[in-house]
Amino acid sequence: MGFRSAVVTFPGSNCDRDMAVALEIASGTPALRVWHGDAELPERLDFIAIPGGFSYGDYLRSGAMAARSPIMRAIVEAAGRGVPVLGVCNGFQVLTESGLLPGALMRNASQNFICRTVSLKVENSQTLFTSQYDQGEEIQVPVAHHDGNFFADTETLDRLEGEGRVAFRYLDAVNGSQRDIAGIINGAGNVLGMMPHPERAVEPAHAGTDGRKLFASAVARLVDA
Ligand SMILES: NC(=O)CC[C@H](N)C(=O)O
Repeated sequence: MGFRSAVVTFPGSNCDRDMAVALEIASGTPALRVWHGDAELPERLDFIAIPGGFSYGDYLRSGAMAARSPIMRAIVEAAGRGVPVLGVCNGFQVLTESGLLPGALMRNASQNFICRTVSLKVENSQTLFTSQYDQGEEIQVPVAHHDGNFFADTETLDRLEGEGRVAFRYLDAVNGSQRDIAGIINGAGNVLGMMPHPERAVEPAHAGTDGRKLFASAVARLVDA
């Protein structure tokens, strides 16, 4: 049967194909493609990916309009049933805007678009998205965003830290994110949002392949289940 994953495309997505390629490399099965206007997801999905890009031109706020598209109703419902959902960059913004993850992604502290490879620390290797990494492992993954500055109130930040929900942290200052948070998971552990792009670090032609283990973790979980 294989690993049934789906990648969503919104008007303005630009990392959807890269995401589909990364999922196929990790699983050996082509990812299904889903359009923002679809009201329903394919059946029996093992994984849903919300890719990066500039959905709806980043108008209003990055991710705000995508969060209200028909497919997001189905994704919120699937997430509630425990289906793993990954949101990268604009996908992370969509996840906070849709309420699946807490906090907000504000304009970078520098006010500039940042496009470079950054060093991350794997803060929690016990999640379904990070199990193939070592705890505390340092990885190199590219970022490309203007709204990556993670904000949440102190109580929320303390809760995220206390519950092991900070999955990745920047090792150097990147965009002004509070506590250098680069990626977080939801309370149930099946939704991950992160600003860096693991799908841009999966092939030798990329700057590195440190993103591979993220997709491999999700696939391994299914095989082990
Ligand atoms: N690469 C991306 O997904 C960019 C996300 C969003 N458009 C931003 O610039 O913050």
